[in-house]
Amino acid sequence: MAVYTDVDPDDLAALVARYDIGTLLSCKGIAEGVENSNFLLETTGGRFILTLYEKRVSEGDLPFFVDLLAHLSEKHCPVPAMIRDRGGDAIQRISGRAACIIQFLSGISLTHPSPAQCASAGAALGAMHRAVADFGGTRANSMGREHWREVASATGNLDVVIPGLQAVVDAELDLLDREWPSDLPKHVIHADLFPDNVLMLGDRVTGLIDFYFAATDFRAYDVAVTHASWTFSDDGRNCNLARAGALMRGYAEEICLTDMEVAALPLLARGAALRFLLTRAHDWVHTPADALVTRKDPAPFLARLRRYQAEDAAELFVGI
Ligand SMILES: Nc1ncnc2c1ncn2[C@@H]1O[C@H](COP(=O)(O)OP(=O)(O)OP(=O)(O)O)[C@@H](O)[C@H]1O
Ligand SMILES: N[C@@H](CCO)C(=O)O
Repeated sequence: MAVYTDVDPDDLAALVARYDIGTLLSCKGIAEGVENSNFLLETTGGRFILTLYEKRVSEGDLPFFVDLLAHLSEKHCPVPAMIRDRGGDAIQRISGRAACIIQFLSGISLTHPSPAQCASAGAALGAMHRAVADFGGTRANSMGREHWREVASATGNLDVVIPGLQAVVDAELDLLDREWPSDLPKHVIHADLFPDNVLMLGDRVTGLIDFYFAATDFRAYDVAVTHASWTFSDDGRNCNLARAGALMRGYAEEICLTDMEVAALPLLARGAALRFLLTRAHDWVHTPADALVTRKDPAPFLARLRRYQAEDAAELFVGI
């Protein structure tokens, strides 16, 4: 359960009183997620999400996220609004953390999406990419390739997490330094569009959430992150070609990737697998013992990395 920081009931009631969202009825910690502390608020005005920003979100970036969500909402992407208080402020402080009250969206996050649901997720990602085309904000990718060595070093000896992991990561970091592309189309991307960050009802996407890694980077890297998180078996060993093909087809309904982007997808997916392998390994070692959080297993992302390293990896990105 991702609650790193508790909220005092009186402070919370005072925070809610700044808004036109009714009076507080209840507040419950939310089980999912690993990055931030999230609570479901019920007020006489309805349901809301309260997010307290933790380790990987800097307060200075919050105005960028507020603007990005407002832009995407104007373009009819199904993203939650960060609600403003009566004074017009969306960014607050509580329990020593920056915090926002966010619109609650209906829908369910899937654990085992069908091909049709993968196609919808791919199309929603593509529609989001079209919608950001005229967004003026930029943000350097704090979890982008240039930062993966820091995450690896901050973890300590990776062999403690998985025997033999240090050598695999060192070799992969060297290869990605040499071969990472420099001139693919770039704009603001989500960068973490896992199934738990997409809300769905049936095959319909009702919400894209958790934009706190959104940053300016290759749009094809966003496709690679989404591919890595939507199309594999739980242990990361097998890519489901029906899901993968549907995801790529859904995306292609909105965006036609260039030949250079398509050719780069296996390498970008190696990067995506490494990014989540590293952050999960880091958190495996460094999550505070008293935090109410279920750590995520790094091993399935090592398995994905191995699959993307295979010579036939390009076949995993063919739309059907
Ligand atoms: N706007 C929303 N509407 C409905 N539910 C939401 C909303 N925002 C968050 N949630 C719920 O809270 C959970 C955790 O939110 P979120 O994914 O933002 O947390 P996180 O700690 O940043 O997670 P992650 O580990 O994916 O980075 C989601 O899986 C979802 O169940
Ligand atoms: N979506 C990520 C957490 C955000 O870094 C994961 O599942 O590892």
